[in-house]
Amino acid sequence: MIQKRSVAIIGTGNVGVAAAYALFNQRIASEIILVDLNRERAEGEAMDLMHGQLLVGNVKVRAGSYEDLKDTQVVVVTAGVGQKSPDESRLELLNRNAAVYNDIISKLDEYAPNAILIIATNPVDILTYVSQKLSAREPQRIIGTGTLLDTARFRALLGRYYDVDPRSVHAYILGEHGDSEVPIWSQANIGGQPIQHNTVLGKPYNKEALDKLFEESKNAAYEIIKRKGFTNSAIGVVIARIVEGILEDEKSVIPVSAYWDGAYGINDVCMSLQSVVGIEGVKHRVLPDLDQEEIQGLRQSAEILQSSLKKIDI
Ligand SMILES: NC(=O)C1=CN([C@@H]2O[C@H](COP(=O)(O)OP(=O)(O)OC[C@H]3O[C@@H](n4cnc5c(N)ncnc54)[C@H](O)[C@@H]3O)[C@@H](O)[C@H]2O)C=CC1
Ligand SMILES: CC(=O)C(=O)O
Repeated sequence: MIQKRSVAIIGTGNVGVAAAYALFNQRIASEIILVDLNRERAEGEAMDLMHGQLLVGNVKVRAGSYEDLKDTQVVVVTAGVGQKSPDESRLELLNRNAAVYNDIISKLDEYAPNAILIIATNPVDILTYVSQKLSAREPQRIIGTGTLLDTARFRALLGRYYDVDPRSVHAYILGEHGDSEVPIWSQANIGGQPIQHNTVLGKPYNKEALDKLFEESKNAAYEIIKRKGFTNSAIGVVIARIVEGILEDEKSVIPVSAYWDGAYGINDVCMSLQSVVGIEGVKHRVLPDLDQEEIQGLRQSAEILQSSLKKIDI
């Protein structure tokens, strides 16, 4: 018998719905349960998606409550507030969203104790850490979406610059999903050819142009929020990709936020590093030879996140 692939989404606002749509459209889940404080909204979104079933296939979407989550393998948490303007940073959302998480994580421990949690609410690294502290499940089973979104933006821009498929660009952004994130230039390559100090696909190395691309990807959320008020489409596919890696037990290497236990001398924080993602969550992390500036950047990300963490009671 084919096993049911059940995914729940807590918070069916802009991000939750984009994630549901990506999961539905790509048929990554066979059942999607939408949970929101605003039950009517969750019901409306479920109805709307179900009307696409004829064209997508047999994926069941329904509104539900925590009591419905006992067979759910993955729970995605997108509940909480987002940045209301380009002047607000992700870290400024912390107090409001930490309070929301207190309630949600205890309910998930009660009703879905075996599910893997994917945290997307901002500030995502801090809420991943908070969730790991609040929950009884093993920390490796609580994963933040982290810098997969930033990495996707970075590769899209690099792909456009070099006029090559972004999937052939191998470049990561690590550390905080936020203003201190770190581009890993020392490892960045296209089809195996390092970007740093090389002419690649006819383009000579141009540090200034590449630094600008990184700044553009780092500031992408602010630019999108300035125009449409929120971001949701790309994070929707990012969430679907992580869910797929888990449900298929792919063991794909994905930059997600997970617990740091000594890598590059960094301890007791959650932020992104290339991680092996499968049915047990994040079991292993990859530790490439980074240069000193990159390691310093990661340490700075960790300090920023840790000092924000000190401001809340968990
Ligand atoms: N990790 C990432 O890369 C990204 C994260 N985000 C973050 O995702 C979060 C959600 O953003 P949006 O969807 O735009 O916000 P939204 O305001 O559209 O939706 C939030 C939803 O959460 C629900 N909610 C609030 N408290 C709840 C609770 N206790 N239980 C169940 N549902 C609850 C609300 O009713 C609402 O429907 C924000 O923190 C935003 O910053 C947004 C984009 C990318
Ligand atoms: C809002 C957010 O975190 C992003 O789009 O990167």
